[in-house]
Amino acid sequence: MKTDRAALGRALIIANPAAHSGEAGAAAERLQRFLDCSGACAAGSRLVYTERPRHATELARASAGFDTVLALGGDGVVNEVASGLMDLPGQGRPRLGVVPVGSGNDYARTLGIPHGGKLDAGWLLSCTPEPVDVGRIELLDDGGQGGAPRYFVETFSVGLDAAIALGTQELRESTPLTGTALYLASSLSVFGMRYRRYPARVSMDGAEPEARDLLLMAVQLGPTYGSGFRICPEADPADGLFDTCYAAGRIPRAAAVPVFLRAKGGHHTGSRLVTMGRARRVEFWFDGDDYPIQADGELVRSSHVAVEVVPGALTVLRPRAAS
Ligand SMILES: Nc1ncnc2c1ncn2[C@@H]1O[C@H](COP(=O)(O)OP(=O)(O)OP(=O)(O)O)[C@@H](O)[C@H]1O
Repeated sequence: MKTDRAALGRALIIANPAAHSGEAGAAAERLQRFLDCSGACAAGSRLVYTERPRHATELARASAGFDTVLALGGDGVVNEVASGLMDLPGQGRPRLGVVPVGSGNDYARTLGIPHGGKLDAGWLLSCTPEPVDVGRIELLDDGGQGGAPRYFVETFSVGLDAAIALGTQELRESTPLTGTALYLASSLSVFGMRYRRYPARVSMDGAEPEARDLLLMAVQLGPTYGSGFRICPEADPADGLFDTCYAAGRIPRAAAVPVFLRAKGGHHTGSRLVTMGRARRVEFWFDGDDYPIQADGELVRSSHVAVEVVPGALTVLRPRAAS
């Protein structure tokens, strides 16, 4: 179904002014002017800025009555907005529109939305609402997890790759790097100084847990993480399944690095060092409670965690050509 020009209805823009090194604030004002001038929102738009981490979740949780919530920023604010929308009843839950002005923009990639750090919202004038799956995160230990993400829309991973994603947060503050360059710089640091294995037990879809000496394991709704690494190139955000990829065992760094680099183009899947899979639920027991774990680029702390697909839980706006 193609939307008409006014089909965003009553729209709430939730913008993270801190995203993309502070450039997202000005982009949000441009977006609102664009929506008002183009008549994309039949019943007008409202712009609110996040004031702190997790604030976007609170704002989205209070968005009942809006037809569309536009998340402007990076994958972090998209995660927070999606989480807030998931707290609303399914009936009448506003649709999610992603306006990428971040560093990684992996969810925009998955949805086929133009991205690259600069605002490009023309696609909102002719977009299609489509149901997509959401990943629910269940923290099964009692570690006081107040601020951890409870949902993800693109990626959940543990091990070296999560250390890389989380390492970008520090590098953003200390360097001008963005996008792929940012993730490669973080990769160099992790492969150079923090190369190690993360012993765990993993159960897929309720099967007997298997001991795995993980280097990394990714559980994906969409194909990419880390600003375009195609870790699960076949992942479809609307098929009701996670795609998974893991590498485990004594793999020398010299063998792991080329495989990791091949993942940029999704060419690692034939390597004997990686195992691809699909599941609706994955449960992890970790040997430590300090493993690097990320959900859409945000830190999760847990030693026992399960992720489960919630099929078709959100309606997202996609550019017409991408669907
Ligand atoms: N007003 C704010 N001030 C500081 N940090 C904020 C604010 N609002 C949100 N945040 C936090 O900023 C972090 C990064 O946000 P976001 O992901 O939107 O941008 P990005 O890091 O530039 O992009 P990407 O995740 O795609 O690399 C998130 O952890 C979010 O909680």
